[in-house]
Amino acid sequence: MARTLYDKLWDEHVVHTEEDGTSILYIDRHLVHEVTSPQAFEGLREAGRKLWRISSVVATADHNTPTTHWERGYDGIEDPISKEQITTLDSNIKEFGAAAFFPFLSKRQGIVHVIGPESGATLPGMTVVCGDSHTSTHGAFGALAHGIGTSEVEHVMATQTLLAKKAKNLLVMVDGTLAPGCTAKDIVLAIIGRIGTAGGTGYTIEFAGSAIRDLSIEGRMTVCNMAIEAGARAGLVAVDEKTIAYVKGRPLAPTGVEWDQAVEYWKTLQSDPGAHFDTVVELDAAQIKPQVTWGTSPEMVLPVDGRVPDPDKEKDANKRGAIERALSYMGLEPNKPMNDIFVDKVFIGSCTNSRIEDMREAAAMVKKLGQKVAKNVKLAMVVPGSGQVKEQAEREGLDQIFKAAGFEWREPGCSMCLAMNADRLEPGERCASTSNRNFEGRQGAGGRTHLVSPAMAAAAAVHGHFVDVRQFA
Ligand SMILES: CC(C)[C@H](C(=O)O)[C@@H](O)C(=O)O
Ligand code: SF4
Repeated sequence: MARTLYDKLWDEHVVHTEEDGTSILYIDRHLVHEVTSPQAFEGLREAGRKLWRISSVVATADHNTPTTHWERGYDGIEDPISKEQITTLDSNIKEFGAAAFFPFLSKRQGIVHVIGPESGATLPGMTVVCGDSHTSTHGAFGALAHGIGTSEVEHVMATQTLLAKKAKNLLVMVDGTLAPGCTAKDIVLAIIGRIGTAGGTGYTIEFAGSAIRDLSIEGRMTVCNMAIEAGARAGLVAVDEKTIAYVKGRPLAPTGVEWDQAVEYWKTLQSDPGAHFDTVVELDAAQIKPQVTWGTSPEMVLPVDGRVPDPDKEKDANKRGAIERALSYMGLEPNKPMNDIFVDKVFIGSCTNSRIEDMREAAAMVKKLGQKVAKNVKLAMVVPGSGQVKEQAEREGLDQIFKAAGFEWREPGCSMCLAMNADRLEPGERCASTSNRNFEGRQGAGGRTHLVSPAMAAAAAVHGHFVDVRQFA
């Protein structure tokens, strides 16, 4: 029978299925960060257990790490809770072990979803879990990647398995060619704008079509990263030559005969022709414009040439109420052109958009505009996703472009994606952000987040307000 990519990955890893569909899935890769692992390690310790398979664990500290003053070492972590989470991870890994650990201050530290693929810890065909919702990112490699909760983290540590029920198959087909200036971020925001934040609930989404195939692996990661914001627990892209080329030579990737065998298998990781999808959604890439969110959910998104919605034009009372609440929180007037929204801060980073291509995209825009950060922008910061990305960007001189224009060039980490470290918005501040969530308070209590692509964020920094980057492409 013809199977989808998801069906294949599921079948390959399912160990046992109960009558009600509850299944036990074998887990190949367990990515660990400091926020969701302390209680899990504690649970193991209390039960006198070890890690079932140490070689499956790859760990890093990212959410709580500061992005300035690394020369001060651990003393530079001002918040005591952040410091404790980071040092607890250090001691847990020392006690329990790991295949690889990239601790705070190490050259290869970074956001878990950046360092996984970068180190070759994420490989096609794997089941990948992490106590983090954006684990869906790794589906870009044709891997079945789920975000899990802390109790599940402990379960995986102790048994190398996860209890799960099979989801339905959703195919999101994006065909056609993107307009110059439009990117993977615009694709995924447009998808969420179309299907909503619950559109993928109960599904695993496979992203396919010529526009997805045309994306780089990094772009595919950006798309899969936000599958969770569309309600799906996992997003997938089929394996192709680009996937295999990306993985080749990475530190944890197989070599020699094992490499050849792996590639043989990876080449089978596509949906079969005629495989059944429960739902299919189609988008024309040529119609996608640069996207900007205006509200407090990623589905509250519009093209940059649009206007802020007018609740009076909404007939559905629930939707009208949601628009009114969002506009009041966001401090926006109905019908205001998106282009006229001025920002106080700009954040280029996060596991959605902090890889080398994102850095290049933002730097290219800054260079093209040839001006400094606008006066009304109090802070424009660029936060590479990992130490490796930072080094590479510096080798290419991207940091110089940013600094010369007045951007701050920071150390890697989650940074202002969420207010768990020193980087945050003050109440009422408005931010153009390349991250993935714009919920109330996400970047700091009272902060107002507009999600955009790296090019759009860079252009907003220079102009002081949103501008349509297609005019500069
Ligand atoms: C802290 C962590 C558990 C959380 C997640 O699960 O995604 C964070 O990474 C986020 O983006 O909100
Ligand atoms: S960068 Fe943001 S979305 Fe990604 S793992 Fe960190 S906090 Fe979560």
